[in-house]
Amino acid sequence: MQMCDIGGLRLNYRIDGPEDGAPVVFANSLGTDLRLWDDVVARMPDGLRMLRYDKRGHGLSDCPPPPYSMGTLVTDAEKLMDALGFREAIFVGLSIGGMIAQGLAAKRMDLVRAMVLSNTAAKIGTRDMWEDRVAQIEEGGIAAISAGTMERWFAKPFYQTSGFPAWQHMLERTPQPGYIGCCQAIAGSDFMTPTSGLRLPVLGIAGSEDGSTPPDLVRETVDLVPGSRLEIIRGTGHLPCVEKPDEYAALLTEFFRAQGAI
Ligand SMILES: O=C(O)CC1=CCC(=O)O1
Repeated sequence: MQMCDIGGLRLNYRIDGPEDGAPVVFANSLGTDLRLWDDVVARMPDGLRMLRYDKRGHGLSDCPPPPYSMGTLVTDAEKLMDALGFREAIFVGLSIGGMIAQGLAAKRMDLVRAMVLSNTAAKIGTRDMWEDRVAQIEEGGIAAISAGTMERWFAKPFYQTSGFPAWQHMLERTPQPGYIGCCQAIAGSDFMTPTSGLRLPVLGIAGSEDGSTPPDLVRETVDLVPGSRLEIIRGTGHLPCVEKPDEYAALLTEFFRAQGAI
């Protein structure tokens, strides 16, 4: 783990792989930290320089008071990549991380040469839905949304695994201001128009049982970019990189190979 000061805000990040490896960036979802990618990074082939980070208000990164805007989250990723010398990367974004990917690709084509849009969409939920979620948290803390979130994150069989409690704990220990700030950023975001204008290789990944961004929603966004492709990982929810890391890493590896990154 290392900290990068991007101008008054410290972001926690980690880089795996050789300095001369092909650059890859992973951006995780609401209520998770960079450990979301542990099992996938461990399965990726040699020759990749893989950066992952905790977005503001999450993990070990600083947690300024909310609200946050999506533009700010995109700028954080941009500043981090500039500071660490990541250019022309393949950007893998899951959920809100996939929204950051879309915003960054539209803003800085020099930073993003291909994208994996995993369990995400140009627009996730409605403003009312996010306002309701924030109100629930303000009243009862993140614990108040924990059970419902687990139902969206995971397919039923995962509940029986020894790994399950740690993921629920990761959600519940997310700083409340950071979680709320990111809800507000998602509530105000719609990438339909900017994403339709993107021309770069895109792989979409969806989970068949995803209760937050079901496959048809992911498909609608992925289809905005000509030549893109969607893969559905059966028997997984919103976090297929956790539930089926072998399948997830195999999809990334195949896509990275097609881009000449490995
Ligand atoms: O909590 C959820 O519903 C899942 C989710 C939506 C956006 C995100 O990043 O995670």
